[in-house]
Amino acid sequence: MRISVIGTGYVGLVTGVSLAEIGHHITCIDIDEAKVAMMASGISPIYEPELEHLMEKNIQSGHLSFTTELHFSSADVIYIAVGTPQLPDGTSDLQYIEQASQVIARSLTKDTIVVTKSTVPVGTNHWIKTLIEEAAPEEIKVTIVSNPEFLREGSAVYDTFNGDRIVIGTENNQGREILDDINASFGLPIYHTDLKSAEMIKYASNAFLATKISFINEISAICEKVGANVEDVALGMGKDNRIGDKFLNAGIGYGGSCFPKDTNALVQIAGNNEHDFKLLKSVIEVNNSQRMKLVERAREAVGDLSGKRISLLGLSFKPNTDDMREAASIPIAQELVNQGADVVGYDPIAIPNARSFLPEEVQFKETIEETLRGADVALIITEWEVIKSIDLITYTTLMTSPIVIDGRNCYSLDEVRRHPIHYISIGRPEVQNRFVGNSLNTR
Ligand SMILES: NC(=O)C1=CN([C@@H]2O[C@H](COP(=O)(O)OP(=O)(O)OC[C@H]3O[C@@H](n4cnc5c(N)ncnc54)[C@H](O)[C@@H]3O)[C@@H](O)[C@H]2O)C=CC1
Ligand SMILES: O=C(O)[C@H]1O[C@H](OP(=O)(O)OP(=O)(O)OC[C@H]2O[C@@H](n3ccc(=O)[nH]c3=O)[C@H](O)[C@@H]2O)[C@H](O)[C@@H](O)[C@@H]1O
Repeated sequence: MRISVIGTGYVGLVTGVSLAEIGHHITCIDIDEAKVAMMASGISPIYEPELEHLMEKNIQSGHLSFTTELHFSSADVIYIAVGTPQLPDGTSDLQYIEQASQVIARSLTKDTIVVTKSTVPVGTNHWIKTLIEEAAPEEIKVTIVSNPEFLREGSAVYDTFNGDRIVIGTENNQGREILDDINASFGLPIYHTDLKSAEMIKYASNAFLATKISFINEISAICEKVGANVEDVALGMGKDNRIGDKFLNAGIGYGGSCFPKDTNALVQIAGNNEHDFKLLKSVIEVNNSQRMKLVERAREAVGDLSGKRISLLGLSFKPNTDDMREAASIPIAQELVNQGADVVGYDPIAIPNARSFLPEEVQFKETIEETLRGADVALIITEWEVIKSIDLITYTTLMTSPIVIDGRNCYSLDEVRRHPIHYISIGRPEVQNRFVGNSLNTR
């Protein structure tokens, strides 16, 4: 099938490349000329495992091309994958959706299927259809399909080929049959529903996952007070199939381009429909305060942070991505700078993006060793494999005082107890070891 994909961010590019890989002919369209030129030469503008390899392969086989030209006359199906960022009041900014709908309308020459991949408030697909049909030539009919995306950054290609379900919300059988055909080669379970339910499934799924994270973070706070270990608690809870063991990692809260934005949007959607979504408001509130925990712990450990050298290990909102949107490192670095600390940041991939997100006072280092040398406190922000595998001896040899505050519970407490280190993690007992004579003294 000939498919055009409008918007080549994390979702549009991965969708385009994956659809090309299963045999469709894909034209990816973006208004960002520099990005399009880069992609046309086989270079991915985002860091995403497997993506560049599949891009090159499908460009060479003639299944994948990139353009800034907003013409769709040869497309059987058009996917919309533009951004829907949040406005200051928490609602979704639909200006890119509106622009994409207008350009589609202007260039349609035949009946077409328009598929919305972007996350959009309930009712938006009906609005898109109306926008296009009102501006397109009168005889042209548009079939609209809601096909929300569930991929995770950092494993986007894997998720596309191994997802738990594909959700297809339609208004008629034609849309349903064509989308079934397009997706058949993925071999994944397909769940059919109506347009509004599909839109709601996306928000409800992200809100539920965010709720799991804030729930376990609340449990972790109680564990710290009563002396329990949140990891053991999560494992024990997860043994119950009704609860499941996924998304129960306590830490510094959720970040990224979607959970914060989509939880806020769902609170707004509920409010617009006279429903006060109290539970989700609390989930958001818990998450906002969770991010500051590492700074509070650093203050408790060393007192005034002014003039203290603090290392940030990991800057992206999660491992295996260079995405800095809503990363916990941003408010943490800002607060540390406000308190007068010297902040040094390291990330294996995200430093180029981090430069425009973090305060200008932050210094960036290319290696873990340079980041830790002379530091008073190290904060583990992102659990990159290269950070999880730092030998604990490295902290004790390079830092002025080996105080490690681990926002991602990267180390086992048994291992930590074997080193002269002050180790503070989330929802687990603190370990404060030091050498007395030749033996290790644990508190
Ligand atoms: N990032 C993620 O992991 C996921 C995102 N989503 C949703 O997918 C949508 C897209 O998200 P991302 O890919 O992260 O966005 P993004 O911000 O990375 O990319 C959006 C792209 O659309 C382009 N664009 C904007 N207006 C355009 C227009 N009129 N014509 C052509 N191109 C245009 C921009 O230049 C940009 O390249 C959002 O609604 C998001 O909530 C859903 C699931 C996962
Ligand atoms: O709508 C979206 O954009 C996407 O949002 C999330 O994907 P993503 O944001 O890429 O990453 P996740 O792996 O879900 O992590 C989100 C945040 O939650 C945090 N997290 C995750 C899991 C956990 O147990 N604890 C926890 O703190 C991560 O560190 C990260 O900051 C969802 O997992 C995807 O299904 C969805 O498509």
